[in-house]
Amino acid sequence: MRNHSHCPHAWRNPQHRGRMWAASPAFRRRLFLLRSLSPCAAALPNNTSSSSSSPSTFIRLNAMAASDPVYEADAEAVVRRITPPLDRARHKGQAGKIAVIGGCREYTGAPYFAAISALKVGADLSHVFCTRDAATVIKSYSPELIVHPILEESYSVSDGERESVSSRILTEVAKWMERFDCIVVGPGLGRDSFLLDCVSNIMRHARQANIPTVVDGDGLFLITNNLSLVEGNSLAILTPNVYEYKRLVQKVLNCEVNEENASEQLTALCQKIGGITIMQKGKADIISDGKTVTQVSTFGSPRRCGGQGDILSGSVAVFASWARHFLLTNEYPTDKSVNPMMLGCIAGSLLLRKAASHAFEKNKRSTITTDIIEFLGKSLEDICPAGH
Ligand SMILES: NC(=O)C1=CN([C@@H]2O[C@H](COP(=O)(O)OP(=O)(O)OC[C@H]3O[C@@H](n4cnc5c(N)ncnc54)[C@H](O)[C@@H]3O)[C@@H](O)[C@H]2O)[C@@H](O)CC1
Ligand SMILES: Nc1ncnc2c1ncn2[C@@H]1O[C@H](COP(=O)(O)OP(=O)(O)OP(=O)(O)O)[C@@H](O)[C@H]1O
Ligand SMILES: [Mg+2]
Repeated sequence: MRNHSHCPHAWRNPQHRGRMWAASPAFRRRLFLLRSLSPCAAALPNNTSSSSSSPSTFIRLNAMAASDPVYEADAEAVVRRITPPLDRARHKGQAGKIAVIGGCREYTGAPYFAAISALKVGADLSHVFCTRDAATVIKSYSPELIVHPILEESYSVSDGERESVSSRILTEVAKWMERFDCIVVGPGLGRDSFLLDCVSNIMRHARQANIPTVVDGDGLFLITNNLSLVEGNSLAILTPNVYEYKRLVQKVLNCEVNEENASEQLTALCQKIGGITIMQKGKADIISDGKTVTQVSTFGSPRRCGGQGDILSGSVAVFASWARHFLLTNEYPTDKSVNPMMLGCIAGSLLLRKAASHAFEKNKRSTITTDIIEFLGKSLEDICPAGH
């Protein structure tokens, strides 16, 4: 019998659905969980996964971390499952509308990398909300991005103007907010105190509107000093690098990073903040929502050029919104045990790593972030062909 999991969009194809989804809804949910996230899967015999698309089991124990076991997610299965088909009946916007809040005098690359990656992964529209200084520069990198030059730094606003400027900025972003499927807060945002106050208001607004929010770069600096911005928000994803993670652990857990018990500490961090998903970036990307821990350790590239985290945040934003949509429209509406934010992290991590690997193969030591972005399309195509 043909193995339907090789068909990238089998879950959308009614012909395949009958056979693929022959079991009860409860069983299907469980199978989906086992395949993509749950540690318990390691204990199951291989034939439990009737339509396995990976060579052995979907989840395998990371032998390197046996004292604190972290289970590898079957990230390819997750990507295949949540990526929507390129249906001819769809209209612009249905594959996702993403906004990046970032870009200031110093940094224009980071918001560009995040926003263009969102488009290259498959979102239909990608916006950037940045300072006036950054806007023209970002627009000049690409005509594809919709750039809003609305943020202000302290140097451009007098003390007397602050309140009115702050409320104008919020009104401007709020006009757009409901249209976004996910926002990314932080790439190249800078650390100006007035600007961060305005962005705090934007984050509160996004939360009220139930918009998933990826927090990265200087957004992590902001929330580390103001945890209430994300506390209890199940639609928040934090993507700290090694230094950002260290600051978060020191602030929240009041201790140092413990590499021996990485997954335990990450779980504790998620639980302490409450409700959120964290992807701790590094040699392996470890992902937790305080209930489950998994990792993606597919080898990417030995080059550590700046900007790879920005690609990741833009990609995670797209996959998280696809995962959310997938769960809402495919018989999982009340199943709280599958966390779309975690699925988004798993998929984004794998895709970045695959693209980095292709870029390194081609460019070796000269590999830069732009080279990696060029391989996002091929990397997704290899896992999940677009068809015709
Ligand atoms: N082309 C661009 O415009 C880029 C801009 N970026 C932005 O730059 C801003 C700052 O991000 P960074 O990742 O540089 O963050 P940090 O400003 O925290 O770190 C800067 C660098 O300082 C060093 N460092 C920081 N904390 C340290 C510690 N405790 N011990 C030892 N060394 C430490 C590390 O080398 C680190 O990469 C963010 O907004 C980010 O999005 C980056 O995304 C990279 C690319
Ligand atoms: N030591 C490593 N080995 C393999 N991959 C790594 C390693 N460190 C990071 N990565 C990969 O690079 C991605 C970006 O992580 P990194 O720590 O460089 O983020 P960052 O510092 O926020 O990047 P940026 O420069 O964009 O701000 C991670 O998702 C991970 O997949
Ligand atoms: Mg970063």
